[in-house]
Amino acid sequence: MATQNRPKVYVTRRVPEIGLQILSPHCEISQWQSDDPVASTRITQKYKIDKEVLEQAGPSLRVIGTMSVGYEHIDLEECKRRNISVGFTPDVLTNATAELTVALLLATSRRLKEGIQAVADGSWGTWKPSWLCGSGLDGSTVGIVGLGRIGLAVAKRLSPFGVSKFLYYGRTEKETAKDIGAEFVSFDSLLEKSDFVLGCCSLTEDNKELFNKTAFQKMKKTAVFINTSRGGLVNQTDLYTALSTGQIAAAGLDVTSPEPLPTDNPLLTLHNCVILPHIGSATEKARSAMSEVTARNILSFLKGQDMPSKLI
Ligand SMILES: O=C(O)[C@H](O)CO
Repeated sequence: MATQNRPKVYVTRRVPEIGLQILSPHCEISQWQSDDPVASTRITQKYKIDKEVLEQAGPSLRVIGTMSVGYEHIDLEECKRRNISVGFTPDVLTNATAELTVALLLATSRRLKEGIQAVADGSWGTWKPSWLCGSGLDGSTVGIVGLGRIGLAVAKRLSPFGVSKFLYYGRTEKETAKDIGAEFVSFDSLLEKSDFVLGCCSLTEDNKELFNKTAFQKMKKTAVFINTSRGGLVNQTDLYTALSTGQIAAAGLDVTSPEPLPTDNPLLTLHNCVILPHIGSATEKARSAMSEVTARNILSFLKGQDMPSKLI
């Protein structure tokens, strides 16, 4: 295709090379050469594709490919209104995110943060029978809020640890729950019965701060809460109270609100709260696959074909 007729693709970050290799024979690519979002002088400083950004992009913008499974940063209604298609990257990050969820659960329940700290600060003394005892998964009940792709992948990974029961809650019962023998229960019942409560659902208008004071009060005092979905699911002030007053035993978060979490956030002072910087999908394999799917979404659209993973 002659250079002047080639569609223009603007890549808003540095991304794994594969995506660029797929697009470059067909498109004219320009790229923001940074790992950080595009600066305000160009398109936007916010990690958001909202009305203002779409307005600045103008009517020639036909397709957006987000290199993520989450899409709360995109104003889909505004995209629909402007007849802009949007592709995303489900599936390819499921395994990586499930793995990180398991890592966070083990780190939290087996009190690794305190253990690492004790080794570093010299408070590791003689062997003590009750020191740093956590709760293991063997014989436990695991409650999953949102048994979608990631929730199911987490359960499959946890099963060999000897979990005795999986409970789940969500909008609908899932056929796939049979794969892990999971029982569909009410939210309250899940909170009351689970030793581990995992937030694996996507964030919607209806489930904002679902994990709040009322929810934490219903959990067991020994419960461990994990969230690898979105920070907006949790009322962090209530979580701080629950963790600091012994309402629940521990929490592990890969997502917070806001992100990055300010370094003076009280949650960071707690020994029983492990916080990671939203690295659920951060494996080389997952990020390359996400780059590839994003490029294939865009290219398929440009060729008039169905996108492999289309949102709208
Ligand atoms: O939505 C996603 O893809 C992950 O949470 C990374 O942002």
